[in-house]
Amino acid sequence: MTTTSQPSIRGELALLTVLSASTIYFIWKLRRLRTHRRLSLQNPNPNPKPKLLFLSQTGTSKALARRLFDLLQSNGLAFDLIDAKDYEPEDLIKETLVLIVASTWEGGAAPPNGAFMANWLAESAEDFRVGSMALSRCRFAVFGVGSRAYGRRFNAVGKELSRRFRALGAAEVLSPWAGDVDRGTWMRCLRVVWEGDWSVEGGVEESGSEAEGGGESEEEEEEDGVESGIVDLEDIAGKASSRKSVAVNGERKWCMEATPSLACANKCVFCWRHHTNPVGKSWQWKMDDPLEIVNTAIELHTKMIKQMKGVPGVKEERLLEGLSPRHCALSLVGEPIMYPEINTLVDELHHRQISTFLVTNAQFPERIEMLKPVTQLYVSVDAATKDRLKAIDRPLFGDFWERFVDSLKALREKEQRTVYRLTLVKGWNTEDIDAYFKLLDIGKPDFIEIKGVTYCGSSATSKLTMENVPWHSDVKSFSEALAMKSNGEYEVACEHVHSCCVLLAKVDKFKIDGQWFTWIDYEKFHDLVASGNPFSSKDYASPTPTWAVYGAVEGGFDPKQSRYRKERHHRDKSVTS
Ligand SMILES: Cc1cc2nc3c(=O)[nH]c(=O)nc-3n(C[C@H](O)[C@H](O)[C@H](O)COP(=O)(O)O)c2cc1C
Ligand code: SF4
Repeated sequence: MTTTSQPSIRGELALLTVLSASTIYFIWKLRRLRTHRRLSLQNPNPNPKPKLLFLSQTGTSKALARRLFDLLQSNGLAFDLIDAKDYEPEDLIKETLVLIVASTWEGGAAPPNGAFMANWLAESAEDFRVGSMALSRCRFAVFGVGSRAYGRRFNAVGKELSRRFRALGAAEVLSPWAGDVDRGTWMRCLRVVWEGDWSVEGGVEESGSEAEGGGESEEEEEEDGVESGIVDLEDIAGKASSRKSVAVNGERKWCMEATPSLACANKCVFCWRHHTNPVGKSWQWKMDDPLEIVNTAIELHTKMIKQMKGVPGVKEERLLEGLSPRHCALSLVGEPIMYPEINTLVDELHHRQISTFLVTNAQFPERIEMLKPVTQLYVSVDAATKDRLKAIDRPLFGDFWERFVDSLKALREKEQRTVYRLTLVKGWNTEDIDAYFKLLDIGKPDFIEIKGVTYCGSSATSKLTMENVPWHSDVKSFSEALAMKSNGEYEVACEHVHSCCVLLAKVDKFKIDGQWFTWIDYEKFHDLVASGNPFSSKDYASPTPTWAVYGAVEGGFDPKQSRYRKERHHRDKSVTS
């Protein structure tokens, strides 16, 4: 008896707790509702001063709101410019006019300074007791700031705010504006008419490229004319796009640094993308035009090559080769795949018979999907498990692991050469062979390039020491263990001892009658691209020279080349002191 009655008493207590909690909640809501009603329907003094609110994390929307504020003010329109975190959302009930500039962040969420307001709106709009007339005296417009690269979450917050305001009875005076930081179209063609009231001049749609038909043409805008009292926000656009580069630069350095560096004159397949790379230096442009990127890159590259003339150990014929670069590493800094015109850039390079090696950090699966064939597509696989990836990459996205896995899935669909790029850091990611093997199964890459981390010194952001740098023998042991785990699907194919680097290749594609075909036939690749027909990585594979095959005595060095050793003339300290 006791054993059955005790749980039932506990159950009743639990039920009582739930009931009283919901009763308290209900009463609280009811009071809130009454307050709303009272404020909404009886408040004789609505707030006549328009508000300009910004929801911003890294300052883009804040800067835009500031410019808008200045512009309005210079046209005699006095607004209160307010950070959303300093605004009490319940006061919206009193507002007559509200403009909002809001960015969208991770998972389609509002930036932290606007989270409370966004929640309040969502809760109130969904609470039938608050009523659909709560904001009935409020007119509003929302300007979203986001990036189309986030797919269906593009400007989710701006759209959501607009929906919530409408659900609460506010009148939207302009369609929600979806600005795209990657296109710089921002608030183009937006006009706001002030005649003591708001109305809309011209259609304001989602922004986008003209190719997509977003926005009006400049000529059409001119036709509308700017009458007194009309606030033409178009000139914000120019300032906004330059601001964009600063803001974007500040956080992840996307587009501005999603620019290529032309690889050196040799035909090296791999490209190390850290800042110590002496040859593959990256260049930055304010301009995102792909043609200009290619032209400038070639120009700077050849200039640099010319400066090498006369440097001890640099051969004349290699210099000449370098003057007509044949390979381009789209990597080094930032995330080239995020560059909006990446496909045009790739086309331009291929058109000039320059092959393309693109490295991505596996956070933008949809960008991998839309990418045209490149000569070789790498994804950085910095760790094999969610926890370790978080520790090593310190990703910005909350759903970084899902993005990572989806990127590997997207890679699997690619027909051209695909590579997992593993950088081994002793004590961080050198175990987990099983977990790495699971990842192989997702993306089925053609190759796995395994390399020991290069020590670049310790700093506030990097606590690595020489202890974390694996020896070539460590890289070999790891590679062999991974190949073994794959049960014959992959084998260790090549190594480059000096670079502490080993290559695993897919046996069924690249080992034909016992001979490895891990090299690239570049001419064939360009012919295949030019043909316009589908092709696969096997179609431009070329035989691996014996000296590059795993275990060769040359250790990956071309015996025709000789290493130049710089003579060092150290002064004898005993003489000087
Ligand atoms: C981690 C991260 C997540 C983002 N998520 C989205 C998103 O889901 N949708 C979107 O449209 N833009 C997204 N963006 C782009 C931002 O909205 C964009 O960087 C904007 O300029 C930020 O404006 P703010 O500085 O005013 O906050 C994201 C940016 C980052 C860095
Ligand atoms: S491919 Fe990149 S890292 Fe390799 S040699 Fe050329 S520039 Fe240097």
